[in-house]
Amino acid sequence: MKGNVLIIGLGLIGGSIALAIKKEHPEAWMIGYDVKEEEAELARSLKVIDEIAYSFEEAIKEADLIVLATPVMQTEKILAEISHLHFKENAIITDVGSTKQKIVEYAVKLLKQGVTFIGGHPMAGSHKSGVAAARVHLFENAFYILTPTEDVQAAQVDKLKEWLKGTKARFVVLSPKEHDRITGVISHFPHIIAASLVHQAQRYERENELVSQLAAGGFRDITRIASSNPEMWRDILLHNKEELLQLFDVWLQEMSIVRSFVEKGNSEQIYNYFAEAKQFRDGLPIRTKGAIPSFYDLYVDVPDYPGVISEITGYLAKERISITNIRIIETREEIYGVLRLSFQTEEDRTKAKQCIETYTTYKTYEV
Ligand SMILES: NC(=O)c1ccc[n+]([C@@H]2O[C@H](COP(=O)([O-])OP(=O)(O)OC[C@H]3O[C@@H](n4cnc5c(N)ncnc54)[C@H](O)[C@@H]3O)[C@@H](O)[C@H]2O)c1
Ligand SMILES: O=C(O)C(=O)C[C@]1(C(=O)O)C=C[C@@H](O)C=C1
Repeated sequence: MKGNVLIIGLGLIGGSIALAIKKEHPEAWMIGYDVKEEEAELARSLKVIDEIAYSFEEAIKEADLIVLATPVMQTEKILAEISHLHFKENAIITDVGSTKQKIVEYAVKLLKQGVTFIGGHPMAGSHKSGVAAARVHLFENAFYILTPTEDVQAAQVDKLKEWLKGTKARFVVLSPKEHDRITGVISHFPHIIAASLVHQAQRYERENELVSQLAAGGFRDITRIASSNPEMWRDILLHNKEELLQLFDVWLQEMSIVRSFVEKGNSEQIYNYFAEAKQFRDGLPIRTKGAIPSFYDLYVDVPDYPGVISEITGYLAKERISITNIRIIETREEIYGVLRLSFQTEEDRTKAKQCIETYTTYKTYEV
């Protein structure tokens, strides 16, 4: 498809959506707006967008597709800000927010007749934020929830799916209420639990500093999502308050039931509690690709002398290999330090490894 696509919010999701659209529709012109100008600049340098919009009012007039990819309270605010603007004929507005009821209510109320708004929510992501974490394959094989209201023509829903074809996601249509209930159970509430487990560990750490040092795979697995963006999750909890209050009540009942198993020392009930959970968890569909975007990291053992970083980045620049992040890991006792280089793709990391091993004798490690 040809046309102008405006992404408002150039972070993990907005960036990944932009990459997926451009991959499928190379003739589309990707325009990006972000309140953080540096994020927009990074998006352009990473070729996630073709052009930066420094104010979305102008870009909206020419946009065929507008994707709102901001925290959900900001999405509401933007909908209010754009409701009086003029849109291109047959333009489609969609969002990617993790909640739907409030956003769709807002959109329907605000947008004048004739402008199509279709709520959207890709059920894939990461605890990471920012356009540097954006990946073209992020949504592959994931479910992509759409919540069109009844007045939206089927042809417009099909057109949005065509725009989003490059996500390789599986589209499913839900009502905003169904969406918020389901995602409350499998996403929003689990994020609260993850954060609560970290708070609990933090409290016990005051008693014994070994708590965080001994935290192993189990704790790290279940609390990975506690590293997610606090602004995003604040907004989600505020938006999905009613569903979450019900889930708190159910959870408290659940905890008192498990507590009673333990208090009674009822081994059969305890065993069955874990066995039934294992059976359900093992039965969850496995997603083959598009998993959590991880930086493709390369570690380089470098001698600890001034200029070593520019030496390494100079070689990479010479070979036109772009990095998304560079970090110095605390220097070990001996003379060597470790540079951690992050790349957009596995291919870039491989090229960088070959480049560094060609120009230097520094050891490199892929992780
Ligand atoms: N992170 C996930 O796993 C995930 C998955 C699915 C959906 N979502 C939803 O996607 C949306 C974006 O999340 P993300 O993970 O990409 O967050 P992010 O923090 O990576 O990106 C959000 C971007 O929006 C920008 N922004 C904030 N307010 C803005 C405004 N008023 N105007 C323009 N830009 C603004 C921020 O500067 C940031 O660059 C959220 O609504 C979230 O609920 C997130
Ligand atoms: O993969 C992760 O880290 C996520 O938390 C992604 C996740 C989730 O699984 O809850 C988070 C928010 C979204 O709205 C959709 C997906």
